[in-house]
Amino acid sequence: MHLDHDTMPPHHHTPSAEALHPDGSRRALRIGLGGPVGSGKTATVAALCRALRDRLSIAVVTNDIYTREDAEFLLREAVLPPERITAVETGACPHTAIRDDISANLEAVEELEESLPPLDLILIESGGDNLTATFSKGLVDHQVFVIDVSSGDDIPRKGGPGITTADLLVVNKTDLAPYVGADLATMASDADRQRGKLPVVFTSLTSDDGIQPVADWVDGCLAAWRTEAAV
Ligand SMILES: Nc1nc2c(ncn2[C@@H]2O[C@H](COP(=O)(O)OP(=O)(O)OP(=O)(O)O)[C@@H](O)[C@H]2O)c(=O)[nH]1
Repeated sequence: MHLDHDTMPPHHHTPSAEALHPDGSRRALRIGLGGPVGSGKTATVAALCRALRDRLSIAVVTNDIYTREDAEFLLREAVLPPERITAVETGACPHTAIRDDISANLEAVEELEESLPPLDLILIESGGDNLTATFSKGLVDHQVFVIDVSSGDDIPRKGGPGITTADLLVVNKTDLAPYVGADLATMASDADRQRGKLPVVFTSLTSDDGIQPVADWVDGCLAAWRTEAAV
């Protein structure tokens, strides 16, 4: 797919000089987003790019089973210029490409780092999978797990590695809660019980600033990353 650069909105990338990896290199912070099919991973990536792209240099890697649909959505929505979006086709097992054989994703990340230096942030979106999909620590620095209220308000209670161990749990589509009878307070207390001190945010991406809690969390991760790099 090709989009004419002239039709893209202007993006003012001012990669910050202090965007250093703790080892002193200029590697970007890598954040993985996983979660069940249709929970809102691509919508979260799109909204994050819109919220952060004017002050951070961002690239995205998408993982789809047999298609490039998520990347094509992001291109169509023009959330970033085309050269900042790479699609990996994972074949039948999306979790394998982010957890076990991460070579295709690592290659995509490294190519983006080489062609667009220096990047501040790379978002890696997993293909939709079940509640056990987690990212390899060799691929990402932090992981976000996105679930949504319409899949049942008992999902946090049921747990699974994504729910219990992700660095951030996003409970998306809160606007649908009244229509599907989801009890957000129960979801919040179940999630807290499963996750201890790990953070949980509730989002509705139908509102303009719905992504803010996730954007704030990403900002916090970047600030910590830079502090670590500066030590
Ligand atoms: N009502 C509502 N719809 C949402 C919200 N977030 C996403 N959606 C819709 O939910 C559908 C699925 O969203 P996606 O972002 O494609 O979900 P995904 O997790 O990337 O899906 P896969 O890549 O297929 O696993 C789309 O029609 C979105 O527009 C939300 O906060 N509220």
